[in-house]
Amino acid sequence: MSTQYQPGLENVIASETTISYLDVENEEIVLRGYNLIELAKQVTYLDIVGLMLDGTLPTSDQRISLEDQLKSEYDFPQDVLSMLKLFPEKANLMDVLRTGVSAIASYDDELEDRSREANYRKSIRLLAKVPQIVANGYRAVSKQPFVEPRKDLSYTGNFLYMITGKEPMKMEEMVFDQSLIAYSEHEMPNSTFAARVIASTQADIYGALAGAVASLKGTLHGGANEAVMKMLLEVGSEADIEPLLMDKLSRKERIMGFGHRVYMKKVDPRAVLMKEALAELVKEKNQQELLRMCVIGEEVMKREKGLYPNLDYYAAPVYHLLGIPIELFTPVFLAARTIGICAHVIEQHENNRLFRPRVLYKGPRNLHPQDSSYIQIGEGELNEHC
Ligand SMILES: CC(=O)SCCNC(=O)CCNC(=O)[C@H](O)C(C)(C)COP(=O)(O)OP(=O)(O)OC[C@H]1O[C@@H](n2cnc3c(N)ncnc32)[C@H](O)[C@@H]1OP(=O)(O)O
Ligand SMILES: O=C([O-])CC(=O)C(=O)O
Repeated sequence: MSTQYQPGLENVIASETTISYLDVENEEIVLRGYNLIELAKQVTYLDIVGLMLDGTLPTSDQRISLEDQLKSEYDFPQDVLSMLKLFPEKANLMDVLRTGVSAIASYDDELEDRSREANYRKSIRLLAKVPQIVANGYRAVSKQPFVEPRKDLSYTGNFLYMITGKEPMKMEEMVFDQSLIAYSEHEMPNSTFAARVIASTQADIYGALAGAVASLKGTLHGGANEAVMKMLLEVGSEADIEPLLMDKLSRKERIMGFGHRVYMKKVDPRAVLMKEALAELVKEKNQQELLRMCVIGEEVMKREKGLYPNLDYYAAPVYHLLGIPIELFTPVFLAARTIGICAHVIEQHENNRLFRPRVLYKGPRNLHPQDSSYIQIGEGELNEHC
């Protein structure tokens, strides 16, 4: 048995995969052989769904058929919608989403079928329903009326419409679509690893996704995009970002939206993509100061820490300008990542070996209850053993 221990499993190979790979040296995110950034500039999120599920980019007929399949699964269990209304107003929307994903599992007749074909169909159902949990979960918690999905809009257009309640402009839809591609898949982040670990027990795809939602909520992962926007709003103006960052750094605070386990001190190519999208959006919305503020922040972090922005840093202001409420930024990330996670669960089920690592034990040995006159039942709390 190897006793080599890597804290945080840094650089440990956890799986073989044909789905994606971060080629940091060449600054490329490889998605089934394609460059993710090139894809984001040339195809749509639906094409990525096809690519992830089938291994090849869909033809235009296949894309139409995929969109039809997705729309035919828009029906949503009314009881689950009613259940979403039970959450208090202060509920975190990632908790609502996690519960919604678990709840819809029971309505899937193929829940316990682990075949590739059934997993494919369940992935389509999840892709059809997760955006609805995101949008209507928000509406339930903020006591607004539910909104029905619209089949006359594109998959992406409908998702944005269900969030904002307004039919998006073409350019807004395109930017949102690009952001969904940027978030769609990223090799083996914590959430995908969590999903694969869960799937490796032969647990179902809904359970694996629910586990990924729980993982993604954390601010060291998906939750960073919400934290970034709160920081940018706290700053308010261009002149104030440098003092705020310097103050946070002097207090050894982590700055959300910077740094990355794999890219480390290199640029996240998706951040560059979203920075370009932000540049388009600020022109359209006459909000140029927001971009200037972000650029100053980027320069300060490079100068002070040698750190580069990750995707969340530029996706956050993009979502803000698209009219998405901050508390939905991480749920939207998860909705976009659903396809990546489904592809990983399918791959895990098809070629499975149970994840079961070992530990490097650092605790005591050879203790015996009879040698001690006390049993510790909680921190700082001792009870006489009689
Ligand atoms: C889409 C995504 O999920 S991308 C990730 C989103 N998360 C964030 O943006 C949160 C902010 N970033 C971070 O906390 C980190 O960069 C992580 C968690 C993403 C990666 O962290 P790790 O690979 O574990 O690196 P680790 O935490 O060991 O940091 C290494 C060093 O860089 C520093 N560092 C890393 N990120 C930051 C940051 N954002 N702000 C300030 N310092 C940072 C650490 O303090 C540490 O410094 P030290 O060696 O002097 O103590
Ligand atoms: O890869 C990671 O660790 C986190 C990340 O950027 C993502 O999930 O998109």
